[in-house]
Amino acid sequence: MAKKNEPAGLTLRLEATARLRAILAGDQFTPITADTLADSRDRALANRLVTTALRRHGQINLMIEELMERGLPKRAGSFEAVLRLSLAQLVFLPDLGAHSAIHLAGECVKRDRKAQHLLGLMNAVLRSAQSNAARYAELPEHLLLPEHYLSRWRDRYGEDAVDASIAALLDGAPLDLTLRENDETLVEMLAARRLMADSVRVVSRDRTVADMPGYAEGQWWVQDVASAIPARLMKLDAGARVLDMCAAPGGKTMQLVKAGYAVTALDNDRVRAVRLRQNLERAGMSAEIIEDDAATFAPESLYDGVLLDAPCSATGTFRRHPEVLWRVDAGSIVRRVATQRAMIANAFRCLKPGGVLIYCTCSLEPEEGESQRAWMGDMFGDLEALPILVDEVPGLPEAAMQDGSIRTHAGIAAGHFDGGMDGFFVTRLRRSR
Ligand SMILES: C[S@@+](CC[C@H](N)C(=O)[O-])C[C@H]1O[C@@H](n2cnc3c(N)ncnc32)[C@H](O)[C@@H]1O
Repeated sequence: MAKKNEPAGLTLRLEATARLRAILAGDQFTPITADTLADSRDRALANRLVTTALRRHGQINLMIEELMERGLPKRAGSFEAVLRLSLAQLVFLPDLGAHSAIHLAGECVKRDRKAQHLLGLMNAVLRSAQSNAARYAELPEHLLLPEHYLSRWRDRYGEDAVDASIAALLDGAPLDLTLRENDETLVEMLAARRLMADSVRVVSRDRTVADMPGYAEGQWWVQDVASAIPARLMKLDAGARVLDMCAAPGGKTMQLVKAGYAVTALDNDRVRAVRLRQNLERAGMSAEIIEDDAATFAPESLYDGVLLDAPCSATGTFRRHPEVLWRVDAGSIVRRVATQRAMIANAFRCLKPGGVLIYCTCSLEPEEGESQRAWMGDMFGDLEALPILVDEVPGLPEAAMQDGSIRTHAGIAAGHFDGGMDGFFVTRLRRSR
């Protein structure tokens, strides 16, 4: 609710500012929910502002460079977040009105003790942006991807894939669900259509996820169609013991339980492990949950299968989390690769001879996918490839690679499923002795 005498639209802008500021400081994007902004129209607008600022981050960077010769002021509280939201509105959301962008930016800045001395600067920068808005609206789209991703994705996946990635970034991700049971009536009630196996895509939505039919009863969970591929490839007998090594929030754990395995779900993040437990409870499913480090966990007895959905740069999720594009530097990829290798080595230690390992990452970076597969081949003499067959990923023949792994990216996603899918790498191996 707006406070008395407060300008209309200020509350939602202050919330949007707080959210964007936290993301710029390192938080993951999550939409503003009804707990924060009860009014659904305010909430939709606040989320529209934040997502536009995140998707257009690269173009807004160029505007800031041009408009502020001396760069962004240091230790200036919410100044940068207010500026980015206001530029997003002025240039890319003209239906919301330029006047409100400039006026409410000033009101936000006035309420922040660390930024209020910069009110004049904010006004001047936004007025200048307003007079350049038509030109800024036509800035080249390649600015939407950082230069290093642009060139490496172009080299790796081709020009069409880069174009498709940019389009996917601007469009955002549709809502995909994995069904607990095959229930045609539920699919109709959800206004969803089938994609692959038990993955469906919600075609039109007029309410929040928690208010959709079947959510409270745990009849489905949110999971991108690409993210749902790895767990399906385990293909063990019902009752097999399976370790889900980096399990939270549990999308793949629930798939493994659904497949009839006795599942141990491991994660080292307490808060995320709580979410995993809640998600399992909602679905009426049970698994053993262990909080431990995937690189060192030593089980009492070995597993028939291990699924390792390793922590990664998450660049494959850029449609939902545009911030990942601007966060990962080369150094952090090197660190992640080392962490992933420690986890892979332990995954092999946790497997029985004859056991199956599925390794996957929601990354578009070959260092975290294809190169890790090659490294496994060099490092471990006791593994054999279990190639993923084209039939195991129906409708996605281009995703199947020569070495039996699967690679999805925006380039091949564009022609499928009308709305694309996350970027993923998946490989499957067996411990031979
Ligand atoms: C890509 S997410 C997993 C998503 C999950 N598999 C799903 O489908 O819902 C990676 C997970 O790895 C966990 N993680 C990161 N480092 C870890 C470690 N050293 N040991 C165990 N889990 C770890 C994170 O907490 C995070 O939940």
